[in-house]
Amino acid sequence: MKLSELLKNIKPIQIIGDANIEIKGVQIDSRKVQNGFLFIAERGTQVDGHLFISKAIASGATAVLCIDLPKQLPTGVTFVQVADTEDAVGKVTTLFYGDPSRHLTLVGVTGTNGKTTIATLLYHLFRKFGYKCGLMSTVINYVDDTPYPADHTTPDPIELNQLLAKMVEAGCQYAFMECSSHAIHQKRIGGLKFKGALFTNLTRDHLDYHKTFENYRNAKKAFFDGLTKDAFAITNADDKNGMIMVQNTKATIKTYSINKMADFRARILEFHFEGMLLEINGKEVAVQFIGKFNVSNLLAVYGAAVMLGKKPEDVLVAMSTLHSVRGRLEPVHSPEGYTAIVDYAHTPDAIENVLNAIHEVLNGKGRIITVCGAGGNRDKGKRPLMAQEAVRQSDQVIITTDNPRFEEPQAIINDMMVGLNDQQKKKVITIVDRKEAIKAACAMAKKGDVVLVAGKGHETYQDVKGVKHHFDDREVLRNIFGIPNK
Ligand SMILES: CC(=O)N[C@H]1[C@@H](OP(=O)(O)OP(=O)(O)OC[C@H]2O[C@@H](n3ccc(=O)[nH]c3=O)[C@H](O)[C@@H]2O)O[C@H](CO)[C@@H](O)[C@@H]1O[C@H](C)C(=O)N[C@@H](C)C(=O)N[C@H](CCC(=O)O)C(=O)O
Ligand SMILES: Nc1ncnc2c1ncn2[C@@H]1O[C@H](COP(=O)(O)OP(=O)(O)OP(=O)(O)O)[C@@H](O)[C@H]1O
Ligand SMILES: N[C@H](CCC[C@H](N)C(=O)O)C(=O)O
Ligand SMILES: [Mg+2]
Repeated sequence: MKLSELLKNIKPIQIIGDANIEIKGVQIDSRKVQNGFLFIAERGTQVDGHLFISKAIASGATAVLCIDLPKQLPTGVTFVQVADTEDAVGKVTTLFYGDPSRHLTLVGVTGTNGKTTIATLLYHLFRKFGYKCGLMSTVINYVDDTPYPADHTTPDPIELNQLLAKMVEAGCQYAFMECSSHAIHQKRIGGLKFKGALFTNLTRDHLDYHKTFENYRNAKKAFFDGLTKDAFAITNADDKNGMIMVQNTKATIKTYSINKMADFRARILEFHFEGMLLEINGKEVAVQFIGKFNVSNLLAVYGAAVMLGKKPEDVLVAMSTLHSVRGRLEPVHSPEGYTAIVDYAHTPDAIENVLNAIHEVLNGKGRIITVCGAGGNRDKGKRPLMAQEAVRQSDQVIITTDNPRFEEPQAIINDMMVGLNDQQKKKVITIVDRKEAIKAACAMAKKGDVVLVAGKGHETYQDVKGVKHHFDDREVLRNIFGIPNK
């Protein structure tokens, strides 16, 4: 594709060299540049991509898009100077990949918790309706039924557009994706056309990156600000930031709620460990999920499906056949008659919600033993709050390790313990080794109890100093219970 065509949605300050050259690939990472590529220099959080311009050229880049021009401009390379490469990267990359989001119906989900659940359920729902679909999620990406591993909640702009292009090529009509606050802030989703955007909720997370809650909220809001008039925005009226999200959007606004008047409303009629009986917009439906927060997630799914033109009755029938997403309130039953639940709760709010969900079902019968830790090199402020939440709603807590990354596991545990007074500490023991912690929790559990193993969900690793060692909470539990691994 010609360089000039790739630039049609941006306004360069200047172009030095031939804009009619043929571009064979686009890269933001000099290490992946090949002959005939356009290299885009991004100012990252760790290093400045401008430092790698000469490397990219040595690897064959014939065009460079950057903010600052190098002092010496090598001949035979076209330089495109822009005010902001982050703003340009998505807009340029998506054109290189054939503008895939305009050839399918793309729906994005943002918010602190619930993104993976909602995006995954929409993918399964629309497959049940007989469509080919794509999914981009924290757990896994799918192009129709072909899985592609996911490193991020939202891939970088290159991988993201590559995946979307593959979806178009495979004949997918719908794509559902998670939009993390990092991705929105870094404009990884720049240039994409969304038919719909969903908001789940906003509670504290990632303040290491965004610094203030307001910045974090504004990053999420930017997603809705960028929607076009023909799109829909579905927001959670039960969340105090729900209406703020859609304050400045041009899209058609719809709301969902368990408590208030809204376009999509639910009442909980019954709940058991196997599922709940709900009333959604006046119609009864039995679902295979537990937890009030999953009612919100299902309402978002229902609302999106209806806004995408599906008949409400058909959506409810299909919804009743959906089941829990990997590592999200996933039960593993012990032969002794207690239940272990693996859940990805890794924020104070998610821990609160998941424990609420378990209490709703236990209804005062049976104790809760919680195993949890906090990730290294992530928001430190959430650590004491996570411990407090776990202690408040559990009978016993075992604080352990969860991806220490480049921090000392014991230091992270200490940060969590700071949140507790002497009385609360009586309920807590700390065991650095996560497998031992899970074993200890199981040894304490009796028939009717619940062991909640929180924080890692679907993850199959323990990230220690940049090395991912195999570790799977579900596998550890099945081994303890002597039941075969799936
Ligand atoms: C903090 C953060 O979000 N960083 C992301 C960001 O990288 P960065 O801007 O820090 O990159 P950098 O390392 O400073 O490098 C700057 C530029 O120089 C380039 N470079 C670098 C080295 C070199 O030799 N040559 C070269 O060209 C890099 O490719 C990059 O373009 O942009 C990259 C490309 O999109 C991401 O891969 C990277 O994710 C890192 C690995 C990460 O851990 N991100 C996490 C925090 C994240 O994004 N998480 C959210 C989910 C969170 C949630 O919702 O729970 C996600 O979407 O997954
Ligand atoms: N609507 C919700 N409200 C509050 N908590 C939720 C909700 N949905 C799920 N959770 C809790 O949050 C955890 C993470 O859920 P999920 O993976 O769907 O969220 P996510 O937004 O994709 O998270 P991430 O930012 O890590 O990608 C779940 O394991 C559950 O404990
Ligand atoms: N997407 C989140 C996941 C956290 C999961 C938890 N297991 C941890 O490692 O902190 C993050 O990268 O912050
Ligand atoms: Mg996710």
